[in-house]
Amino acid sequence: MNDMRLTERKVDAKDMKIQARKVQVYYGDTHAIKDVDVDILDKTVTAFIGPSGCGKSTFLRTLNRMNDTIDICKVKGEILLDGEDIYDKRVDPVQLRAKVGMVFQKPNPFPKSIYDNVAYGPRIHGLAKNKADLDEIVERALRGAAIWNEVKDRLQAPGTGLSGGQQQRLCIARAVATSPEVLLMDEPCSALDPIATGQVEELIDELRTQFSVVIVTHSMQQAARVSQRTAFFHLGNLVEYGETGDIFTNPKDPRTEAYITGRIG
Ligand SMILES: Nc1ncnc2c1ncn2[C@@H]1O[C@H](COP(=O)(O)OP(=O)(O)OP(=O)(O)O)[C@@H](O)[C@H]1O
Repeated sequence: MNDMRLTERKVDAKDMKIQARKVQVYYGDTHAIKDVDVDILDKTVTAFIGPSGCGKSTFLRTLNRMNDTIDICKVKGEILLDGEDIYDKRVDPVQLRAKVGMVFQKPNPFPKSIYDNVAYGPRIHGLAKNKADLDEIVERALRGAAIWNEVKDRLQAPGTGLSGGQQQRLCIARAVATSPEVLLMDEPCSALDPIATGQVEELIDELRTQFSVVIVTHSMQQAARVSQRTAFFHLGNLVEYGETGDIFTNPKDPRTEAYITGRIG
């Protein structure tokens, strides 16, 4: 399983894409994620909500082994992507992150041209046969991230020269360019104004027709607008997980109810 891209892709809607079992995360002595089990569906937007410090970002980062980059962080339990354990020693984290892409809170384009920002992943993963092929991948990714029309005449201009909302869509294009199967988004709109936020939210809805999207958000309105499934975390525990409509209108756990009604958090 060295090259995870060789794995046949499953695309049936409502397929289980990621299964997490008894996941624990520690930062030194801090037990940040406690025994979390969750099934993430394909072609679905799943929102992680909960008060600050409850472990949303930590758990999100376990899904593409981004926590590997933090020395004191230890992950236990099992996370299966299409049934394969992503923490298996034979899995190459770089290949994994092409399959399970990530977009961060603050847009972080590379100090390169718009074109090179998007071409970077396909180049390092050898996804293009030649220049024409790479041009096509770049265009498709920029179109997929709903930013092509704004940048098509200045592909060689620096990505850092775009507006915040454009930079975030460029970062989404960069993630989409390697044809991910899951896209992780850690508060992707928190640095954006309401118009740019609306554009990214619309985009999320389009992206889920192709793959699974998992989004951490502080905004319950955003979770309600963009997601079909919601997971509520509290003090490192996954308290409640289900259809977004049910979580917001008929929460079963008093902690979920307290959070959504603004009494905690
Ligand atoms: N790199 C780190 N080193 C040590 N402890 C960390 C690290 N990152 C997170 N933590 C701790 O892990 C716990 C969960 O943090 P995390 O950032 O995952 O929560 P969160 O729900 O995403 O919070 P927020 O909504 O404020 O971003 C917190 O107690 C936090 O202090």
